[in-house]
Amino acid sequence: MSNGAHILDRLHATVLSRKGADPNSSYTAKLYSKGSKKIAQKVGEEAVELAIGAVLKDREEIISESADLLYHLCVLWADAGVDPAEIYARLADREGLSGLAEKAARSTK
Ligand SMILES: N=c1c2ncn([C@@H]3O[C@H](COP(=O)(O)OP(=O)(O)OP(=O)(O)O)[C@@H](O)[C@H]3O)c2ncn1[C@@H]1O[C@H](COP(=O)(O)O)[C@@H](O)[C@H]1O
Repeated sequence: MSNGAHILDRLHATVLSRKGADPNSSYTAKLYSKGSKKIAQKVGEEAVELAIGAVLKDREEIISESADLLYHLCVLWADAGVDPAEIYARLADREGLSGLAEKAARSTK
């Protein structure tokens, strides 16, 4: 059920809460127990599966693999001690940059 927070923030909070949990009762805890390299490998695998879905123009696969990738990204961020807010802030900075680029392009016309 939605609590008003963005789905990625809720997912990040859930995967953070799995730190130290029993690997037999939580897939996320099992991933943490396998270590950072395994988590990075899963992100890579899911990205490749998404890319294949895109090449095949398989819409359902794109949606499903995107969800898998975002979940594994949340686990990678949690494992690395990165908060999604830091990613949002970087994207927001780039919005500003792209605005500047547009203005610069307009001023040279
Ligand atoms: N969103 C997800 C999610 N997306 C994908 N997956 C799991 O990711 C795995 C990906 O499948 P793969 O076939 O690639 O992996 P695998 O072969 O099982 O694993 P490996 O042997 O490669 O490690 C599946 O087991 C999926 O169940 C997820 N597992 C958990 N979540 C979320 O995380 C929350 C906490 O989950 P638990 O940690 O299991 O309590 C859940 O409530 C969900 O909201």
